[in-house]
Amino acid sequence: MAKEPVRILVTGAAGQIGYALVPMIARGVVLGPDQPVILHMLDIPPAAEALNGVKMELVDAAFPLLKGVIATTDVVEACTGVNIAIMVGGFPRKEGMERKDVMSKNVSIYKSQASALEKHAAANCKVLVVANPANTNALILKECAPSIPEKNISCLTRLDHNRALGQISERLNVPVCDVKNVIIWGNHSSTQYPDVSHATVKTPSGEKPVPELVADDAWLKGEFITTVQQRGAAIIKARKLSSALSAASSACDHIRDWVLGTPEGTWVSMGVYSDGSYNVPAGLIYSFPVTCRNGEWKIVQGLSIDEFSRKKLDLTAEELSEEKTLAYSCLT
Ligand SMILES: NC(=O)c1ccc[n+]([C@@H]2O[C@H](COP(=O)([O-])OP(=O)(O)OC[C@H]3O[C@@H](n4cnc5c(N)ncnc54)[C@H](O)[C@@H]3O)[C@@H](O)[C@H]2O)c1
Ligand SMILES: O=C(O)C[C@H](O)C(=O)O
Repeated sequence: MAKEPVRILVTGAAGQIGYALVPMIARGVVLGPDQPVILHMLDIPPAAEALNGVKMELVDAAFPLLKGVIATTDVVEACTGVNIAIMVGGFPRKEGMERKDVMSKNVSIYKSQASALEKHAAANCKVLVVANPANTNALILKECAPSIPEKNISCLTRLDHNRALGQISERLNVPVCDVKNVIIWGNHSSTQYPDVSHATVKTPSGEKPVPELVADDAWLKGEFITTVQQRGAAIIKARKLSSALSAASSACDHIRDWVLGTPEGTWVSMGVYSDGSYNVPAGLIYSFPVTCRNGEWKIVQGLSIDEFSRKKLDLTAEELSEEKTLAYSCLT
């Protein structure tokens, strides 16, 4: 029997990540080749015409799995009945703006979208925040939608995770699919800590630790980390636009693994509500290694954290605490 369609909301759908993301969803990249979807696309009135153009293209592409498209500037219509919400829309920093000004704009957007989701989304709707500052936008959404369980709210650090896999794959000249269990700790910002202490590579003689194969501690603790931390800025410098295809693809990976589960023996990085694991302050949206089963994530426990890593985990937590204070000051 054919499956019921799943309703997926993409906010900021007329933007560049939206344009890369919606065809991936419509093609079954997120939920599989037998799962019909209905796309809900939200943007703001100045982008309404462009949004309608995206809808026209979705119709023109005749995706067999796509059972409907709603393109709207009305947040209630956009949120009604959605099972998954991918929040890409937000206010970008403009010339002459202070950090606080950008935060204040995004706090007000995420506050109103949180209440629309709380009132109108399907029960158990899963939310992924992509728009920057992603961790703190997700935290505001959580604060302003108290009836959405915290286990259903996350932010995207899978792009950073995939970037780390890509760097190791290039360095060792191995297929990226043979590298696993890197970790992104903390904020989706340049204080994030890409950690390969527990990462492995599949070799003909079994799985081998990444640090042993790379055999260059200075590179792993230096250039590797800064390359991943600064990759977003490097893409902006090269493209004069921020990452879009890799962000969209990683958002698909995030939702797919969350809903369908992570492979046995593999973890991924997700920004989730901290419960105090690894002595990360509770109450931050912080990126942790997680495994997913039956639609729920669980923080991987018991990994050893050496002194070098401890400092990096704390540094990015401090930045998130400062962002949280700033965001809360905009709320009141
Ligand atoms: N977490 C990550 O890994 C990651 C990676 C790349 C980009 N990003 C962030 O994702 C966001 C989107 O990037 P982009 O390149 O698609 O930007 P973009 O400017 O091309 O698109 C953003 C879209 O959001 C819309 N928008 C603005 N306010 C809105 C609102 N209140 N409701 C709905 N839509 C609204 C805009 O009209 C625009 O169409 C940015 O904040 C960017 O910094 C995050
Ligand atoms: O938009 C940015 O500042 C960069 C983006 O978050 C990215 O990681 O590519």
